[in-house]
Amino acid sequence: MNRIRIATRQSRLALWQSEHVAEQLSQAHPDLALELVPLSTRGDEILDRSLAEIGGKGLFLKELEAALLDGRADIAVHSLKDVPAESPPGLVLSVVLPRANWVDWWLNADGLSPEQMPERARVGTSSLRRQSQLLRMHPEFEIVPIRGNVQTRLGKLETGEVDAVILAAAGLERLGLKVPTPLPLRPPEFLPAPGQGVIVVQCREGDAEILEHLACLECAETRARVEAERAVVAALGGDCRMPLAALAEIECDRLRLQARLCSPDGRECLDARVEGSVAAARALGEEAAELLKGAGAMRILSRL
Ligand SMILES: NCc1[nH]cc(CCC(=O)O)c1CC(=O)O
Repeated sequence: MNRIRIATRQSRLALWQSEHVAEQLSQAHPDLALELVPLSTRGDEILDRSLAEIGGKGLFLKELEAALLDGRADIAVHSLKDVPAESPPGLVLSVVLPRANWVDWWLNADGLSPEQMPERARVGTSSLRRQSQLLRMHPEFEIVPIRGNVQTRLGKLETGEVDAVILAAAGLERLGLKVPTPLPLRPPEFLPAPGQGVIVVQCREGDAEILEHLACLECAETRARVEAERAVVAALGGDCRMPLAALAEIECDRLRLQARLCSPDGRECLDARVEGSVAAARALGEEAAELLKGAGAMRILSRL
C-alpha cells in the first residue's frame, strides 16, 4: 500500500485533528501518500435545531463511516467523545492517540469565576453533562443552548449573547485560539466527558495493512483509560448526549475511575468511584455503571 485516504469533517478542529494524524503517519511512514477526503455530515449542516431534536446517535459520524464502508476513504479521524459506545458492523476504533488536556474551561469575558458571576448569569452550552454539573453548583444560572463549532460558540461570548461558555481545553489548545482567562473546571466538582481530549482513528475491521500502518500511533495508557470510561457509557446504553461524566486516571498500574450521572437540572447527582488493576479497565467501567444503576441511574435516564 502506498496511499491512505483520510475521511474528515470540515470544521477547523476536525481538519486540525485529521492533519495531525496525517503528519504522525507520514513521519512514521515517509513513503506513504496521505490524502484528506473532506465530507459534510448532517450534524454540521443542521445548526438551528438542538441535537436532541434531530436525534440519532453519532450524527457527526455517519457520513464518514459510510465513506469507510463503501471504500471512498481508508480511515476516519474523530474526537473520541463524540463517538457512540457501539461501533457499526465492519468498523473498528483502531488506535487512540495520547490524551491531550481533558479539562473543561470556563470562559468569561472579564475572567470571572462561576462564583464571581452575577446571579442569573447566562451560560452557553448544549451539553447536558456541562449543564447539569454547573446547575448543581449554581442553580440560579440560566443555560442558553448553543451549538456550532468552537469559533461560533466563542463568538457568542464576544457579542455578549451569553456571559460565559464552557468548552473543552483540548479543542481550544489545538486551534491555538486566544481566549479570555480560561478557568479549568476540575473534579470533584466537575468531571469531563468520557474520552474527552482523545483523538481516535476508525477503519475497516480486518483491514490488515491499514491496521499495521496505524499501530505506531496507539497509546496504551490512553486506551486503558478510555476503555474504562466508555464501558460506563456502553453499560448505560448511552451516547455523548447523556448527562454522564467519567474520568479514569492511572498511577503505578492502578486505574482509578470516577463516573457521574446527573439529572439535567443538577438536583440529582449520582457518583461512583472504583479502583483496580489497569488490565481490568473495562470491568471497572462496568462496575461503576452497576453502582450508578444501583443508585437510580435508570430513573434519571428514563426521564431524559
Ligand atoms: N462535541 C464537540 C467537541 N468534540 C470534541 C471537542 C474538543 C476536543 C476533545 O475533547 O477531544 C469538542 C468541542 C468542545 O466540546 O468544546
